[in-house]
Amino acid sequence: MERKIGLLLVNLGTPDSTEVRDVRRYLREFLMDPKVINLPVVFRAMLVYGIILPFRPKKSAAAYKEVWTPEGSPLLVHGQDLKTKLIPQLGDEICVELAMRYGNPSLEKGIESLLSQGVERIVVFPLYPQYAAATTGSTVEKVFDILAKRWNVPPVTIASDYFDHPLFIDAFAKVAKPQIDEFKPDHVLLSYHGLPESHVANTDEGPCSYLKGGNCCDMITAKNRYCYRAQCFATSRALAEALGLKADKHTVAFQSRLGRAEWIKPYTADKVKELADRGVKRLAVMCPAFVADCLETLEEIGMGIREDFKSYGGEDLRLVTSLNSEVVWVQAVTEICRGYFGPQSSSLEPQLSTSQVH
Ligand SMILES: C=CC1=C(C)c2cc3[nH]c(cc4nc(cc5[nH]c(cc1n2)c(C)c5CCC(=O)O)C(CCC(=O)O)=C4C)c(C)c3C=C
Ligand SMILES: [Fe+2]
Ligand SMILES: [Fe+2]
Repeated sequence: MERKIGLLLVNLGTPDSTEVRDVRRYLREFLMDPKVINLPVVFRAMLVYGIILPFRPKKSAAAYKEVWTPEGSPLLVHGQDLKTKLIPQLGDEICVELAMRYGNPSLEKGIESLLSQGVERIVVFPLYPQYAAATTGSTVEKVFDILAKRWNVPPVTIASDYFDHPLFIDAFAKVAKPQIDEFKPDHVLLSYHGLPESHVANTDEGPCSYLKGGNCCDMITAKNRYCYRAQCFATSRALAEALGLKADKHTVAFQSRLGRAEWIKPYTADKVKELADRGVKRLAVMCPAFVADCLETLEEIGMGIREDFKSYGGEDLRLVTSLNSEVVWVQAVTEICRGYFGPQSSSLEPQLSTSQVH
């Protein structure tokens, strides 16, 4: 009997088009998730429906138009390319699907497609290297919700947070190095998607001590296992080592703030100004929370922050493009996932007698 495993690649999601109504629908689903805006439902609804949705979709739709490709949203296109390139690498026994936590292609369809191909278990590969409740946590919750409703619930494995996995670090460094060498920056900024401080205050293990001036995020321990900020610093240390970036030649910061609440610091916008004021003329920006270029890298950093840096006296800012569907990343995903597949049919078959196979 052929024993197939399903590999489900999951990214955050993106609108179906740059039409304001499609952007609104996407933002509504995304921002009404209690793992994204962690307020009681009434307050969340007041914030989302009363303050964000009347204005944000128009602004975001204009930003999406700046980066949209003839094939669609960059986040989706890179995900589809990654899936296409993984299929021959993984072979016939692994069925691969791409799904989005919010919007399309939906998680429901991705899971349905894998099960209809006869997979006996599913490995979920979240396309977010660092753990956050708003990303990996929410994805896992939704996958379990969908599967739990079925009569036959297949085994599921989560290939969770690979923030310091040597294959992820090596792939990012290999993609970034030629771009950095060519640009010859004075300084490299590692800019991660931000998170409201309330999220790092809210982990089961207790609040991140950085909020009270502590050193939680300086190393990974059992106690801060799920601290997103600590994982971002760990990724940065590993990348700095792999790229040979000296301590005074790189900086870590957090971008993509939304609303008036405090988000984890330092903020990318502040650091870019500080670096320009310090005399940095050529700034390379890597975004290692994103394995695919998207609105937040191409528009926010490559356009908005680039213009800001120049207006502060900087000469040029280069967005270091992400892993997308680069060969080294396809190989890294293949190898990381193989660790979760376990023995496959070829090695399992001989252990089963005919009567056991049904
Ligand atoms: C409270 C709001 C948000 C939290 C928390 C948040 C966490 C978070 N997001 C990503 C990755 C991506 N976010 C993207 C877009 C995006 N993010 C937010 C808000 C929060 N994100 C919004 C409102 C948007 C939409 C665009 C906009 O209006 O600014 C994307 C890009 C999607 C695309 O289509 O290109 C990604 C990817 C991470 C990793 C993260 C937590 C660590
Ligand atoms: Fe986001
Ligand atoms: Fe922390």
